[in-house]
Amino acid sequence: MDGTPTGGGQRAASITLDGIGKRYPDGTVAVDELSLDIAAGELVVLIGPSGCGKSTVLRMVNRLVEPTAGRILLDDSDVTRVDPVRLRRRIGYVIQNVGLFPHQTVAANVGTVPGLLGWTRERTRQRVGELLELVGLDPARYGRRYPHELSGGQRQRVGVARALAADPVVLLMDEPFSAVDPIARTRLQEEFLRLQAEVRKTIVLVTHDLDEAVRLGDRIAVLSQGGRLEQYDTPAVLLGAPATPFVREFVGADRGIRRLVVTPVTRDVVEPMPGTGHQHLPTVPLGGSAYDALAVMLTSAADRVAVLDDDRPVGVLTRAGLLDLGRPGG
Ligand SMILES: Nc1ncnc2c1ncn2[C@@H]1O[C@H](COP(=O)(O)OP(=O)(O)OP(=O)(O)O)[C@@H](O)[C@H]1O
Repeated sequence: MDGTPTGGGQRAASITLDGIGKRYPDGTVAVDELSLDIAAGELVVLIGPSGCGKSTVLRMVNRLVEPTAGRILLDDSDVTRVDPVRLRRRIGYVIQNVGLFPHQTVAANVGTVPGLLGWTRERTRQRVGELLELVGLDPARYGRRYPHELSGGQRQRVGVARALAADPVVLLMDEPFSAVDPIARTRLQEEFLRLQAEVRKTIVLVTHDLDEAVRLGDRIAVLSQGGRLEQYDTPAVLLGAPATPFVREFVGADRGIRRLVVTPVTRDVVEPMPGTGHQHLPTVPLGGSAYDALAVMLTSAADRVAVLDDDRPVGVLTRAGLLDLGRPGG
């Protein structure tokens, strides 16, 4: 959202976790010592078994939980030296079930932080309209509704709009899509990726869902108990080359299939077009995912598909070629 008149166009900030730890007063060590660099504009997913410290890490960034060790930097500034209330206005926070104010309209919910920041009514109104449109909700239709008059997926979108309202430099998301059904979830994830391409925030997202992590993450951090970092890599590397036995087990035996989701069909993997007989082959686009190509092969019971660049055939992808793409370490 660069330079929008109402948003202010703040750029995204990098996040540095430098040996952070959290020991709760009862002695529980939720996070022992974690270091992680997140580039400005990057979407990083934290994943790991229940209780490994994911939410604690997230909540240390906006100081809902105070770290007991280490430093957290947004760009170069140490978050522990900033007033927590002001800090939280620069950081969007989206949680499961959203936490919208039930007695306020959608527009009032989205305008909460701009209101706190003292924006004029007109600037807030304009901003709320832009944000609702950005998340795919018609402001005229939905702005005056109350949260209980929305579907779960719509509420989640309002939560995202609210988190983006003051143009934060960082967005923290704790299981943001887990309360909606799988079909709505997939659609929300796709929309969210389009939104992120537009706003390019630095996002840290916690999930239990490996497919969600693979679909959304630029990089994925796999944590084990005590916030121990097992691996921090792109989805393709994580699935193709798990760094530890823990990660191997965590990503599961079907990681080959999952890997196809993040493997594009490129010119390297297609074979030359046969002279004849390809006219009736099912087609897939160059650059599309290998997973989609597999789906096309399965639904059309074909052992090969033609690969098209725009409308021009560039070669064929065979079933054997596709299986090679999904092979771990391949
Ligand atoms: N306020 C607290 N006091 C004491 N221990 C806590 C507190 N909050 C969390 N913990 C403990 O810290 C550990 C990490 O919790 P956290 O919520 O960060 O894990 P998580 O990975 O997000 O879990 P889940 O996936 O189940 O949400 C757990 O053992 C939890 O019981």
